[in-house]
Amino acid sequence: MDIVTAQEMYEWDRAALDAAGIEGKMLMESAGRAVADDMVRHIRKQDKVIVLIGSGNNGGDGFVIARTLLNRGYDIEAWQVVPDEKITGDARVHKEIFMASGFSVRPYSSLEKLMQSFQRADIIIDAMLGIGVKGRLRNPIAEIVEAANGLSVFRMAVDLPSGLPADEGIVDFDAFHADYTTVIAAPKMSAFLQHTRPYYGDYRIVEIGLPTRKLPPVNRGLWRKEDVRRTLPVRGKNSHKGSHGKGVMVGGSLLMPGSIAMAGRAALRSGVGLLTIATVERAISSISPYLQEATFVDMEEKEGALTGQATDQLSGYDGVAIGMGMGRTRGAKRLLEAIVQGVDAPMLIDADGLYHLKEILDVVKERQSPTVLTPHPGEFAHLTGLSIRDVLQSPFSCSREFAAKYGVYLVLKGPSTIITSPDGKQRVDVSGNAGLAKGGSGDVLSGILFAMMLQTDSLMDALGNGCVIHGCTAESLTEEKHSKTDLLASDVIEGLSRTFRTISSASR
Ligand SMILES: NC(=O)C1=CN([C@@H]2O[C@H](COP(=O)(O)OP(=O)(O)OC[C@H]3O[C@@H](n4cnc5c(N)ncnc54)[C@H](O)[C@@H]3O)[C@@H](O)[C@H]2O)[C@@H](O)CC1
Ligand SMILES: [K+]
Repeated sequence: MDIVTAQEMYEWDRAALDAAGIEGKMLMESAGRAVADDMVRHIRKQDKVIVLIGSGNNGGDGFVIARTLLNRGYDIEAWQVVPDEKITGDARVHKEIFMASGFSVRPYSSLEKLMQSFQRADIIIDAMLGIGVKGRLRNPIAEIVEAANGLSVFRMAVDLPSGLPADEGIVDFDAFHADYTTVIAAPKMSAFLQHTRPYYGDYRIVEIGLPTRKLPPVNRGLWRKEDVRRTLPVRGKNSHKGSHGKGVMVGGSLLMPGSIAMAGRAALRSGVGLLTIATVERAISSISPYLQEATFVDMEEKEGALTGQATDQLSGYDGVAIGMGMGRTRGAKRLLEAIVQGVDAPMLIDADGLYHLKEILDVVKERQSPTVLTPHPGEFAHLTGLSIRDVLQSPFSCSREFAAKYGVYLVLKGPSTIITSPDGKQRVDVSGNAGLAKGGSGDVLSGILFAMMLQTDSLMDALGNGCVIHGCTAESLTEEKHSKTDLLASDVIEGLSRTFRTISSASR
């Protein structure tokens, strides 16, 4: 499922006409009907529904929606919130069809008049502005939105809430606060940003008849459970432990043995063939009871933390994961640099590894094997020198720029996790819930991602799958036996069994 910017959506619109001859008014009819079909799931026959109609094509959709619902006997009041001369093009065609069908529209004259209708309404449908919004809302839409947001009605938006930008990077806006949005054709970027996501409420995407084979490709898409089912490698009958990757994890310290233990256990539960933990000797006895299936390499230490530059013990592996619990000492940084430079294998770098990485990004750039970085926004801000605010406002472009500059795969974690390849492809995972907002979750995710990396040739599939498996496990645990409050990262590790069982049984 592609995720689009406003411009990409307009390009699709154009392709529908140019490549397939689908005229705008046809597309509007099918969009409006698809939205109405979706919205009726929330509307009862006795509900009083107000449809607010604006000047552009979003308003045009509004005429189709209002007509469709009126034809089906729903109690609909259509309000046109802009002067008649502003209704042009395809929207004008649909206004005429609406009127010729025997329905009438109320012209907006003052907020007081509209408020009288609002007071009696159960549901407000916002078809005032869509992806064509520019700048802050102007009156009368600004005052209508403000009034509607203050009512205790059910608010539904067509395509996206009026006033909300479709793209990233815009923070200066007011917008309709929807409880539910029916998104047309493809989710817009703003459905995945921290500052704009809440305005959508729940949302669903409806298909409107765009010619999918003729649309210009978009390099950005949602990665969901069905994608995992499609791409998760099947364990062959004749496979042996070597077929599933031989990985080494470097990290842990005397006082921080937990993170690498959790990452290691998550990797084992995610099917890695052979796992070695490279850590300080004195931490091994506390980690090993938790990881009976792993082997251990004791590394040079200084005051309980990893140090040195030895990389010879780390050769011969199919992949390296580094950083979990390794600490922020100078010795750890030296070791990281030596490994990043000297070990030629796919590498995942997380946690303290990311902290140290800032000063050696040029070394990362020179690596021949793929490098995967898994920062949360704070770590990413540290790595890039941007503010967390900038990262959150424009995560898609910040990620893309960074991944291209340093030739890395980037997993920018959050409620919407954005995975970016060095060549700019992006996948978004929205699985998971607030139960994961705890220490240890990142370690578990790293372990899963590492195991996935070792079991497929497609790194983007591996990273998408790892994120979705992690998030879906948390979701099913909080549906069944945990709350978001008590869920621990270690519960997620044990919950992986069920996720793998259900995902693989559904794929056969
Ligand atoms: N494939 C597509 O692109 C399709 C688009 N459709 C609909 O068309 C919408 C896009 O249509 P448009 O490009 O006409 O754009 P909009 O319908 O979003 O609105 C453009 C209008 O809003 C006014 N406006 C812009 N910024 C404003 C502000 N800050 N305050 C007040 N008024 C403002 C402009 O004067 C213009 O008349 C989509 O969101 C969707 O609902 C559908 O009809 C079907 C297919
Ligand atoms: K809208």
